[in-house]
Amino acid sequence: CWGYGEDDGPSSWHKGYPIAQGNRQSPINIVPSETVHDSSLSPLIVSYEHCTSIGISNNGCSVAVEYADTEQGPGIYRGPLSDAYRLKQFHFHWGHKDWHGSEHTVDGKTYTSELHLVHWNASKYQTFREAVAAPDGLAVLGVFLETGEEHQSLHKITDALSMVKFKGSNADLKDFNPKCLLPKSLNYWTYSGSLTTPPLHESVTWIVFEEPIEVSKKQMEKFRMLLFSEEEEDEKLMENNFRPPQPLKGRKVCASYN
Ligand SMILES: NS(=O)(=O)c1ccc(NC(=O)NCCO)cc1
Ligand SMILES: [Zn+2]
Repeated sequence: CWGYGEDDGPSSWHKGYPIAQGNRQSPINIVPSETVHDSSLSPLIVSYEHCTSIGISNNGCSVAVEYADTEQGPGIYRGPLSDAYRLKQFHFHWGHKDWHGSEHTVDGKTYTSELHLVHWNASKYQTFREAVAAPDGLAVLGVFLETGEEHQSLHKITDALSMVKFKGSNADLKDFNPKCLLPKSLNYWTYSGSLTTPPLHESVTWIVFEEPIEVSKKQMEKFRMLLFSEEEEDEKLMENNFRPPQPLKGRKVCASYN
């Protein structure tokens, strides 16, 4: 199947998923000076109060924290969104070293890692599976991580990583409220894009925050001990699980006011 290696990596995904060469692929390089300041863009509302995190799992391409799918679940609305979107999971992308690892770039700058909070349009669709392929089906919040001070809440995630070292492993992670992983400023860029891994559906309204959060080098090292491989397989370190920026193909990127 697909991966991030020499033979199965992003440059060969188009063979199994022709949409890889589509007109609204993600990630992209964001050029702030070329963004459109859309004054009609209202602040994004993030309401993560009722947060029933179910657990943390290694799905073989990243580490993800899953949320229960309930009516009053955590979600986001307003901003560029016309409907309410419900949080399904969040996961990360990172590199072999601190100088790279993010998927989106800003004026060509790469960050150490990128957190994706994946939401689906529960106002319009019955299930995530239905929404994942619909043009207005998903909304993903992107948060850049850069190395600096230790993040006071990320330890709840990094402390659990040793329990999900292998592909297919999962562990309990109760009541983790991801609001603590958002930057102080909710200034964002937004554009129409896609999943950044196969099946690469063009179903995502991307909302990428300008301000990165700080995590320590030690916290990043814990991500790099995860494995792409299963328990009995040859060990393959989980790192460089990011897709490089894709052609903008005439899309405009809007900037919010906050
Ligand atoms: N990296 S990303 O664009 O945020 C992303 C989010 C969800 C998926 N896929 C997903 O959640 N699939 C679950 C079953 O279809 C793939 C990539
Ligand atoms: Zn992602």
